[in-house]
This record gives sequence, structure tokens and C-alpha cells, in this order.
Amino acid sequence: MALIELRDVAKTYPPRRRGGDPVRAVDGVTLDVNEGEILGVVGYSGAGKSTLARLINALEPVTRGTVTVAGQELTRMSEGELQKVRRGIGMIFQQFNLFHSRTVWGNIAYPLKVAGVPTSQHQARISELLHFVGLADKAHSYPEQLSGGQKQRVGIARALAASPKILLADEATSALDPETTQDVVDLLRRVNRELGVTIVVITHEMEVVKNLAHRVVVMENGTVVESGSTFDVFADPSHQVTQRFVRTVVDDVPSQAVVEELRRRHPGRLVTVAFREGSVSQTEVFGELISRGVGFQLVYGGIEEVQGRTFGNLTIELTGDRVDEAVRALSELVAVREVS
Ligand SMILES: Nc1ncnc2c1ncn2[C@@H]1O[C@H](COP(=O)(O)OP(=O)(O)OP(=O)(O)O)[C@@H](O)[C@H]1O
Repeated sequence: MALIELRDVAKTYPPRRRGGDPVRAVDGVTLDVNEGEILGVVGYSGAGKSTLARLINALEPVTRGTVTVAGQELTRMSEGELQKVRRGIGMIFQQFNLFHSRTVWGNIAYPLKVAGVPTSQHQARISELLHFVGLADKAHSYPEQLSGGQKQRVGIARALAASPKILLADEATSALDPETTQDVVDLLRRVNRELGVTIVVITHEMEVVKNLAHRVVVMENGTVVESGSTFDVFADPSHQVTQRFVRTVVDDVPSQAVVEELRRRHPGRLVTVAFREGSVSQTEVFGELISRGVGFQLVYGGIEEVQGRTFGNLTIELTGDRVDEAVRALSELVAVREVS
């Protein structure tokens, strides 16, 4: 059984205007989050990602369907039981949501108090958390004295204070620069690997998903339009929304404007060849060309690495007498697209 299970979950809000239509923020989502995994939830603004997070951590009731966390179905729980579930789920946010009038120490102590951890145990726990997030020297600083990345580290320490099994990260890196984002991504990976915390990462940043998530779901208009392993989603995005997201970080297929430029400079036959680690190697593909005396030149594309496996699209200009025969042979081995 998955740690989090959503079955046909819907959340509808009342119309924004009198006489308007109800807002279907989440509209029939079924998904599992397995224990120990990092799931990326991707979608444009308004797709329903934050609403989904609020349904998972029981901040709001569903309109339809069921949410089950660690075997317990939320709709069947009393408010007291729901509070316990919420305590087992840490949250971090884009704007960090720290208490500005409290020190770093005070911010991390807060959830310990709420969880009823005796004050005598605070010192050891807070010190352990500060070391884990690399802020041992900032215990007595106030949030305004910290950088964005440091604030998010405090947010992570605070979210982990009561030892949750699940961490929900809602656009947690969206306010950070790329380098700081990578530091926070590295820290979240340690949270997952070293502490065994299951993480749901809600984001529109594909670089974060690529570097962090094991699996991805893509949302549009409250529904899941695509899901799969991070490798498969990046290597072979099928839905148009997914393709647009993936293109923000993987730009290995030439756009129409680039094709026109390539055509001007390369009179030979242009084809795009898709490579996937674990299937046919580049040596085999280029071997087919060489054995037929076909000239080739790489004119566009690149090879990416996701989850330790490589994939990519290479656009090649082919020249020589036996090009047609070579393209037929290549098509037996890999996906080949004509560039026109
Ligand atoms: N409390 C609410 N009352 C009414 N409508 C809401 C409420 N919360 C969200 N919505 C609407 O539900 C839809 C989904 O919103 P949601 O915030 O879940 O999307 P999102 O993918 O997280 O987008 P963003 O990244 O912009 O927050 C939007 O149309 C939003 O206006």
C-alpha cells in the first residue's frame, strides 16, 4: 500500500461571482505516493497543485473521493485525529513563513512545543536539526538577518522538527536564485535519503524536478494529464503541457525557426535521432552510417542525464549516395524523424 493514496479526489470551491460557475480546483485525481520516494507535481499557475497539497495534509476536506495517509482515510477522521496526521506531515513554502519576531532557535522550537515534546529535549533536537541543515552558527539570528537560502534551511529544520514521515514542499525554491536552489535541492535529497522522509515537491521549475524527483505528475485544470518516472517524462513527454515544461530545460529538438536556419546552412538530408540509454548505442547508430559511406555532421541537439541515465535527440545532416538506405536501417534501430 502506498503511503499517500488519492482516489478520484475532487475539490470544488463556490463561484467567485454570484451566478458564476463553481471552481473545480482539483477534478478527479487518482495518484499514489510510495514510501521513501520523491514525487514532483508540476503544473502552471491555477492547475490545482496547492489545493492538492492542502487536501493531502488535511487542511481542507475533499468535495469527492478519498485521501488515505499511512493507511488512514482522512474523511473518516475526527478533528483530533486529523491534527495528528497534520503533525506527521511537514510543510515548506515559497515565502518560508518564519516567525520574524523569533530567532532561528525559537522558530524550530515552536513545532516541538505544539507536538508536546518536553522542553528538556529541545536543546538536543534543535541542535541536531541545525547541524543537519548546516546552520549551527545561526541559532540566535533572526530571520531578517538570513539569506533566502538560509531562511529555507530554517523552514526545512522547522518542518522536520517533529520527525514527520512526509514533507510537502510548495514552490519551496521558487524565490531562490539557481545556485541557492541547487543547495536546497541537495538538502532535500539528504532529507529523503538519510532520514527516509517521503517528499512531495510542488513546483513549476523543471530543473528542480529533474534533479530531485523520482517520479512526476503533471497537472492541468485540476486533473493529472501525465505521470511517470522522471526519466520517462523527460525523455518522452507525451502531453502538450509536459512538452512545454520539459522544453524549458531540455532544448534538444530544433524549433521551426531553428529548422529554417539549419536548412539554409545544411543542404543535405536532416534527421533527428532519439537516443535512450539502455537501448541502441550511438556507436551502433553511427556504425550504420559509416558502413554505407554516408557522410554525417551533428548540427543540433544534446545528451541529457536524468536519474543517472542519459537520453537525447541529435539532429544530423546526412550526405552521400546511400542516404535513403541508411535512414531505413537507422529507423529499424531508433526513432528517426525527418526535419522539414
Ligand atoms: N480557497 C479558494 N477559494 C476559491 N478558489 C480557490 C481557492 N483556492 C484555490 N482556488 C482556485 O482553484 C484553482 C487552483 O488553484 P491552486 O492554487 O491549487 O493552483 P496552483 O496550481 O497551486 O497555482 P499557483 O501556483 O498559482 O498557486 C485556481 O483557479 C484558484 O483560483
